[in-house]
Amino acid sequence: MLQCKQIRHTARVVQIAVPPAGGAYLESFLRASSFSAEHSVKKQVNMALPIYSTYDCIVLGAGIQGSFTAYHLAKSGKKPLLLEQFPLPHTRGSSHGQTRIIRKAYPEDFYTHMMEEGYKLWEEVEKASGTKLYRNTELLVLAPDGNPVLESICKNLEDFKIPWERLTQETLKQRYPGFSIKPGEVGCVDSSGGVLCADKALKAVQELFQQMGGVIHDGEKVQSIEPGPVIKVTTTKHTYAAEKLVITAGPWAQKVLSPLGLQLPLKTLRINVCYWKEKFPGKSDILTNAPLFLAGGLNGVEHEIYGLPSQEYPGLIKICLHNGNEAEPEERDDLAKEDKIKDISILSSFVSNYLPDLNPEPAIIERCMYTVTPDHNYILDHHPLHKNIVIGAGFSGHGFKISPVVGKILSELCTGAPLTYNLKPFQINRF
Ligand SMILES: Cc1cc2nc3c(=O)[nH]c(=O)nc-3n(C[C@H](O)[C@H](O)[C@H](O)COP(=O)(O)OP(=O)(O)OC[C@H]3O[C@@H](n4cnc5c(N)ncnc54)[C@H](O)[C@@H]3O)c2cc1C
Ligand SMILES: O=C(O)[C@@H]1CCCCN1
Repeated sequence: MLQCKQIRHTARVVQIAVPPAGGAYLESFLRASSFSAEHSVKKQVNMALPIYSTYDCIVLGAGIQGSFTAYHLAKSGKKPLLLEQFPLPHTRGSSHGQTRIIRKAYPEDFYTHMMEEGYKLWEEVEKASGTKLYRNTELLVLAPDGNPVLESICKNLEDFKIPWERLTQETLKQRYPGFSIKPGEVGCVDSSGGVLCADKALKAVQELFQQMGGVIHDGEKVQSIEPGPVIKVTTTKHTYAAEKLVITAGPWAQKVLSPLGLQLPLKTLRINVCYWKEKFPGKSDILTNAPLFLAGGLNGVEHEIYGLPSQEYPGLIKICLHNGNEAEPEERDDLAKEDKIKDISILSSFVSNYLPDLNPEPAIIERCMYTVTPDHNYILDHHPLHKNIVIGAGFSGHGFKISPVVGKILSELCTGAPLTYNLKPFQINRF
């Protein structure tokens, strides 16, 4: 028979459920927690084992999605526990690095709609943390004239009354002379586009969450989840209990979900993040005039390519393929693995062709992981069998900018609060 005890420790209530048998586990827990009630508790429970610390809700994974979920849960008065397998900060998942694109230019109207609140929430985090996280640079979307994706983006910007501009080939050439635009290629400029300071953002959200009373345990890998009205989560260090669990495990999502009987059509891709240097340093103005851009369907370029103005490495511009080769996160840096998509040579030929003032060999290559769904839309839903488990997954290489809204949605799904958004595009039953 389990007994249930409550010990008041500063402002937090910790519940421990204990079987009558004795053990050393309780003793070390009591020592580590330095409870003032230590002695009497020891006597009452007679050195019992094991102990489950109980939280309102547990969030598994402290990337940007889990961190924003925990932030919104804390804002709504809950006391969540955020669990992370690696010591923070870390570079093994999808949320590390200094920069991410933020934009309202999307071909799907639901993302443009979410970004209206997204910008407000980023501003809220900037103000509360006193950290500048957003740099407004404008975003150039480059495509062949009449490209359906480009046309949907222009329509959304117009419908949502977001200041934007259509650029002809001539205007493009005047405004961005370092960009070798080809005949028939046009552009659209999203005035809201810019760069988010990703690492700083993650740190700021995690700090704000803790200031609101939230708890982060890093360096603790979740090893098993026992579903039920009270979910038991066992990590490499401890066992926790909560009525609700949110799983935001990034590229590890499928590994965490399989033992819970759920197979999702997720692919994990390793992405080469490439930085490019001026061919003759100081001889061109490419470092100052290359825009933040997204390019799709260009002459002889099969893939979408994007670029960010110089920021993290002075003198270097980040230009990457919006695609990569399948790999587990643990084999991300296995250089012996052969790549089917020759991403670096595709990028080299794009750079030679479109940005001739840059050296067509990357100066620095870093790695990051995408977790993609077949339609590239996110998964934001309850577990189909265990309704008190909520899943945020498959952010498909475009989840950072919307993470403040994703966190709000996941926290609404977790607490049962009225939903702010129509979640049909994100439901699991679409697969
Ligand atoms: C190169 C690159 C460029 C990108 N560019 C953009 C961009 O310009 N704009 C944009 O909006 N988005 C962009 N994205 C996408 C965006 O960064 C991701 O969508 C987002 O970071 C996903 O966050 P996440 O929290 O889901 O995943 P992650 O950051 O991977 O977080 C998941 C966390 O769960 C933890 N975890 C997993 N399993 C366990 C376990 N068993 N126990 C405990 N912890 C566990 C992991 O360690 C990890 O910290 C880009 C991504 C990459 C890789
Ligand atoms: O989310 C974004 O805006 C970008 C688009 C290009 C690929 C990387 N992510």
